[in-house]
Order: sequence, then structure tokens, then C-alpha cells
Amino acid sequence: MSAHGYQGRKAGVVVAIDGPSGSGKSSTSRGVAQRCGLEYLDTGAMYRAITHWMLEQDVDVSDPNAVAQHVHRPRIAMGRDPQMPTVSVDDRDVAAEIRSEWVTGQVSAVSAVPEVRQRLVADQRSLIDAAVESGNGIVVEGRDITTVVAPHADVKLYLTASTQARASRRSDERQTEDVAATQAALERRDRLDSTRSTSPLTQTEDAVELDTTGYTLAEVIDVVADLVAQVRQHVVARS
Ligand SMILES: Nc1ncnc2c1ncn2[C@@H]1O[C@H](COP(=O)(O)OP(=O)(O)OP(=O)(O)O)[C@@H](O)[C@H]1O
Ligand SMILES: Nc1ccn([C@H]2C[C@H](O)[C@@H](COP(=O)(O)O)O2)c(=O)n1
Repeated sequence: MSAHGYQGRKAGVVVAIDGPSGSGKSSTSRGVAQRCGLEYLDTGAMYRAITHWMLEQDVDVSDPNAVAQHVHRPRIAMGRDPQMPTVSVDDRDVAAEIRSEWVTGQVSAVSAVPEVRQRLVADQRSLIDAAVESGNGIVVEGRDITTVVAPHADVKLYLTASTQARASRRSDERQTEDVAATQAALERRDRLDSTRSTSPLTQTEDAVELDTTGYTLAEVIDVVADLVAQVRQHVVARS
């Protein structure tokens, strides 16, 4: 069994969510996972964790060969409880550090290195397979989950919101009044993440698009959780 296809499995469902920065992937995924009793995997945190490790080791992250050379060194562990997800590298909790401007500014360059993606996609598929095997199921969010990591997920969603809404949400979260600077940073990351040659952020035809502009987080969680509950009934009936 693998993340490419889930025939013969127990009842665990796979929910794949992609979308641009600040569209609400993490908060929606966590809420849905809690509501539906699923595990939660934030794949962006994995790209951030490897970037943080490279920066701390003084690897020149603007040089893809240098990054590729070290890609298998950090041990990344992802806690998948949606109530309290954790990220550690070499047994050190890095959950706060990976959200720094230092990491945010460099993570797109590191994520564009094919060897980084090969390593992390393999790790992600193992975690998904384990969640499916256990019967728990999982919500996985990122930029290439519906396209590359789990193209046969039971539920595939593409979350969007206007750039202005995303920048305003992010500014509220960070308690910064400079919405224009926040928006410029989001647009830069969107551009890098959707134009890179390896697994760029794209919307597949079979993914349900949810434009969350003008909807509260609670409303979005309700819609997605209802969808997951419906799909789950079919998965259970088939198993
Ligand atoms: N529908 C919504 N309405 C209002 N605020 C929202 C909504 N969805 C998410 N938010 C808020 O917007 C901010 C960004 O959301 P979140 O971190 O979930 O986005 P993301 O897509 O995971 O971003 P990134 O890809 O950068 O990690 C958070 O403060 C979150 O609480
Ligand atoms: N599946 C993924 C998830 C994330 N990335 C990259 C691109 C993002 O800018 C960065 C950080 O993600 P975030 O924490 O903002 O969700 O990681 C990716 O390439 N593929």
C-alpha cells in the first residue's frame, strides 16, 4: 500500500489540502482534523525545518548543490496530533524558530531543490501510509499534496482567498500594521512557489476550490468537515 493508492486499506481517509500562503490551510486542516478525529500533517513545517537546519549549519542555501549534499542529515520528526502538532529536528523542538523571518525568507529557495523534495515527499508518504494503515486517517496540507504527494487522496481541496484578505489575516496574526509589506512578502512567496520547476503549486481539475474570502474560519471548517464526513461514509462502506 502507498500514498499513490489506498486499495485494501482499513477505514483511514486521506484529506489533501493545497493553496497559497495565508489561504487558511493550517488552521482549516487542524480544525477539520480535530472535528473528524484525524491526524494532521503540516508539510510546510517540514520544508521550514530543513531550511532552518541548513541555515544553522551555515549551508549556502542559494547553492542547490550545497543543499542537496546535506539533505539526508537532519532527523525531522512531526507530531501529528491536531490539538498540539510538534516539529523537532535532531530531537530539538524547533516549532517557534521555523516561523522566523530568517527561515520564511529562504524556505522557497530550499524547497525548490529536487533532492529536498524527494526526501520530504518520501517521508510524507510514509506518514500518510502509517495513518491509513492504523485506520486513523489524516489531513495533509501544503503546496503539492493534491498533485504529487497524495494524488489519490479521498478529498482534494484547493483553498484560496484574495491576496488582500490573506495579507490582512496574516497582519492580524502577527500584530503588524504594515499590511502592504506583508502583502508584498506573500506575493513574493506565491510567485516563487508557483513558478519553480519542481512540483510548483498548481490546482488540479479534480480538486474542489474553496475561496474563503469573506468566510470565517469556523464557516470554512464546517464546510470541509461536512465534506470529509460524507466521503468517509463511502470509504467505510467500501472497506
Ligand atoms: N476563513 C478565515 N477567515 C479569517 N481568518 C482566517 C481564515 N482562515 C485562516 N485565517 C487566519 O489567517 C491566518 C493564516 O492562516 P493559516 O496559517 O492557516 O494559512 P496557511 O494557508 O496555512 O498559511 P501558510 O501557507 O503561510 O502556512 C491565521 O491567523 C488564521 O487564523
Ligand atoms: N508541500 C509543500 C509545503 C510547503 N512548501 C514550501 C513553500 C512554502 O513557501 C514553504 C513554507 O510553507 P508554509 O509554512 O508557508 O505552508 O514551504 C512546499 O514547497 N511544498
